[in-house]
Amino acid sequence: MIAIGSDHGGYALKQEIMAYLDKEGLEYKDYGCYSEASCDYPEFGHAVAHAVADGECERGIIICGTGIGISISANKVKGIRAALCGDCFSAQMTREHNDANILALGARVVGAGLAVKIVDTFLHTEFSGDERHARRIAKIEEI
Ligand SMILES: O=C(CO)[C@H](O)[C@H](O)[C@H](O)COP(=O)(O)O
Repeated sequence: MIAIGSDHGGYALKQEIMAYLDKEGLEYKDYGCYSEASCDYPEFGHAVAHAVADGECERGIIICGTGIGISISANKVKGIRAALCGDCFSAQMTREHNDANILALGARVVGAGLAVKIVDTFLHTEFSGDERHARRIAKIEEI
């Protein structure tokens, strides 16, 4: 199960991402927002982060205008490694090296076509499991 959430700035892109998830037959839960009415990104970053940290969902996708505010919010939750990605290489690396559990996107930064490819890369790339990466992630967890 994938947790997905956005503020108003990410609402339209979230609809495109959910259409992609539907097409791929991937299950998700939408943690809001539910319209383009102005709202506050920390609420939705927090809701998705908790769903992942608590084990309700394996991965998360969060979207705001830039992806910055919502990723800052999600990364406040213990156990969350939310990565803001604007390209497929970063999405691949953050899975292989950082074992990122949440992908953040900026709807005012990337178009829907690229965003879907970034999501696809993030969801289909596994953590490498290399000792050096595991050691560094463990150091993040200690902070
Ligand atoms: O947190 C952000 C900036 O890093 C997001 O882009 C928000 O979506 C943005 O701040 C919302 O701005 P708005 O003027 O209230 O639409």
